[in-house]
Amino acid sequence: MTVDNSDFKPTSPVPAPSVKIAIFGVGLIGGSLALCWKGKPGYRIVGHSVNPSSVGKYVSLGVVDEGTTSLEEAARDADFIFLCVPVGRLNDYLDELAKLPLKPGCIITDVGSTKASVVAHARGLDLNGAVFLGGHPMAGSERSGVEAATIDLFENAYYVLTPTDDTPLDAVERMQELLRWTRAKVVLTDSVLHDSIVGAISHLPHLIAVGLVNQIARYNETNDLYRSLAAGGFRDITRIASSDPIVWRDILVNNKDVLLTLLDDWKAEMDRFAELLKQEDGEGISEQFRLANGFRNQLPERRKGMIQSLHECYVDVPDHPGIIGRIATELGQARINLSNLHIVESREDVPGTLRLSFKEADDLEKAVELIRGMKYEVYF
Ligand SMILES: NC(=O)c1ccc[n+]([C@@H]2O[C@H](COP(=O)([O-])OP(=O)(O)OC[C@H]3O[C@@H](n4cnc5c(N)ncnc54)[C@H](O)[C@@H]3O)[C@@H](O)[C@H]2O)c1
Ligand SMILES: O=C(O)C(=O)C[C@]1(C(=O)O)C=C[C@@H](O)C=C1
Repeated sequence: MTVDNSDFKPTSPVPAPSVKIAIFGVGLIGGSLALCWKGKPGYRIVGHSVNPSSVGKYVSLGVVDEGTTSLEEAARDADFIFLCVPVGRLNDYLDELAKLPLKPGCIITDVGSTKASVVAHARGLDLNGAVFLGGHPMAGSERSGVEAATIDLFENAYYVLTPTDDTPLDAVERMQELLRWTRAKVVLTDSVLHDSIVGAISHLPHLIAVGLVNQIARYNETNDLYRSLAAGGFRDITRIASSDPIVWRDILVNNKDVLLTLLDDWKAEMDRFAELLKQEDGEGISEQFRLANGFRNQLPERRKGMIQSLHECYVDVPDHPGIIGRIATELGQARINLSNLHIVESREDVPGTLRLSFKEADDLEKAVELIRGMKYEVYF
């Protein structure tokens, strides 16, 4: 389920809502998010770091409006709190925030590359009227630190949100509204499902890249030609081996169970190749390439206007927590491809309406049947 913000153009002049956004850890991701709101009318961005010199850098680079080393000062009266520190620190930050008098309705979110543990931890905390909503932008780089931050990092990328049954619809809606400035496509999914999918398409590739580089580096100890001759192929598949060691240590350890299974599958995949080679099975090897070409060449490109939603329906949903997540999960489990989701209306006294868009008529038909089976009103 996605909300496509690629065509978002803020209307001008924007009324000054005076929204305070606190960002803990203004590195690649925190800094790139900060740049999306920095200087927009009505937004005040406060960057936090435990390190005074980092705070000075955030401000002098113009990435945030203000900086502080005080967690309390950063969080005070914040409308949104973004935790952009390594995954291994997220729960500690939540514990600290739970001790503070936060603004009622404040949304605390994170950008961690794993979601299940932080979502479960937040669920067990009393956040004093604040709401936690897990998040993960599916964009990044092998670079790190605030110097690597860019305003267009998230443009046309997917931005995952992981609401639970307890998450108020209003919080999801407010977050989606704020994320429009990133021009990312918001997609809602379950945190455990997130970790198993992102483990496969992001964490496993990082492990493979690092393993491959280290294997070749060992060969290179006896002959420096390995390094000299490394061309496009080696560089393309290993760019991400230059990623930050601490950020990735935390991600991989956190998603250990998923990765151990994926590594078993990877080893089996390589064993199948070894067998094809032993048998000199050229046709079998070509077939593997044909299969891979088919999937690889169909990966969606990250450019404007790629997602065209042609088939749409509307679903009336009462405004209570968890409904979007439930519908998303059901559609996902039924393998129905949703290309866009938009919340048309959602107030306490008015039932919410979701607009769901699909690229395929067949997906629309299946979705209507499924959602009607869930006892929601669906119309066109
Ligand atoms: N790098 C990516 O491609 C990418 C993409 C999406 C999400 N993420 C997630 O974003 C988060 C931040 O990653 P990043 O790539 O921006 O890293 P980064 O190194 O660029 O930024 C990390 C920030 O956290 C701070 N920090 C580092 N260690 C800390 C500690 N022990 N305690 C408190 N603060 C600490 C740093 O000072 C920095 O401001 C991570 O949770 C990561 O999983 C990364
Ligand atoms: O482009 C890269 O360098 C990335 O590693 C980005 C990437 C990815 O694996 O695709 C890395 C970690 C994330 O949490 C999300 C995106």
